[in-house]
Amino acid sequence: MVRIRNLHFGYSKKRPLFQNLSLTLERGHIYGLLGKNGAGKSTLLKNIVGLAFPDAGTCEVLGQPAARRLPAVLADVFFLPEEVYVPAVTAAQFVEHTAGFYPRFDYDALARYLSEFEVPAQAVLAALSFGQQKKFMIAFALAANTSLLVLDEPTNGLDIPSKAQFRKLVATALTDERCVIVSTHQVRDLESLIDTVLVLHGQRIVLNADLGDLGERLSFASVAEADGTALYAEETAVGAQVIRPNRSGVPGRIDLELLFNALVSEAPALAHYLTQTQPAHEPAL
Ligand SMILES: Nc1ncnc2c1ncn2[C@@H]1O[C@H](COP(=O)(O)OP(=O)(O)OP(=O)(O)O)[C@@H](O)[C@H]1O
Repeated sequence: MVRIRNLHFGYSKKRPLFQNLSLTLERGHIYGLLGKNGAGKSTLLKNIVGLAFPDAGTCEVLGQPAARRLPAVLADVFFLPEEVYVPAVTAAQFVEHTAGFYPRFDYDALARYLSEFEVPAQAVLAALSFGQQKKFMIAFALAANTSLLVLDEPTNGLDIPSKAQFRKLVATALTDERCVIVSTHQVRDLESLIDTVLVLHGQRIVLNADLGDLGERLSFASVAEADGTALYAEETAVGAQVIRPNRSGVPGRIDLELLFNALVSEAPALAHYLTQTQPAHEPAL
């Protein structure tokens, strides 16, 4: 679906954002793209949808270079940017003018999503609140039914119930044929939604891992005091949160926030452990 090899990209030559970045994304998965502010999440997504062009290396979507923006590829890719723009037309008019670009657009699904999000279908879009505009565009993006759906910080601007609805709708819209990428710097928003976590840090993807695999390899716990078994520890007011090798044989739940903090602080013990135990398709830490 998405195949990036040795991507180099920078807005200026002096400050490269990506160096030798490689990444493969497949159908049937919901990927969570995590990175600190300014790590380049939006820029990576723009390379994937052909709105930014590699300085070197390749970025292919559906077997074609993304930068060529072939109509057949664009009809099968939907990109929802962080800042949504909606014109001063009603939802029905917007759908009438835009849905035709997406051959598999699902009108019934759109009606269901709008009803779930409680977006008034007759209102002029530009007159809706920012959160309502965002919900309309998320519903439209899901209904477009494209093979690749790229959502940049979709939960920004959503209230707490809407974030839960968002997770439910994305989960129900996933099929074996679709690939969904969701970026965020609010790690908790993606818990119980994504099946694969991507971490962008230091100009490359430092983790591309199935959450189930990670749950088999790592365990997360709150303890009174971290000991030598911890691959990473974070002190709290009442003790410490630790990541340890999972020796129980029972897959545990992943604390995405703690894992993310560990990866971006480049915890050497965790990096070493994951490098030793991770499947061959994942990038080295
Ligand atoms: N059009 C542009 N021209 C020049 N620099 C840019 C442009 N867009 C982004 N940048 C810079 O590239 C870097 C990465 O920006 P990007 O928006 O991709 O990061 P991000 O990980 O999505 O951040 P955030 O979590 O804050 O949204 C930042 O330093 C930003 O200032």
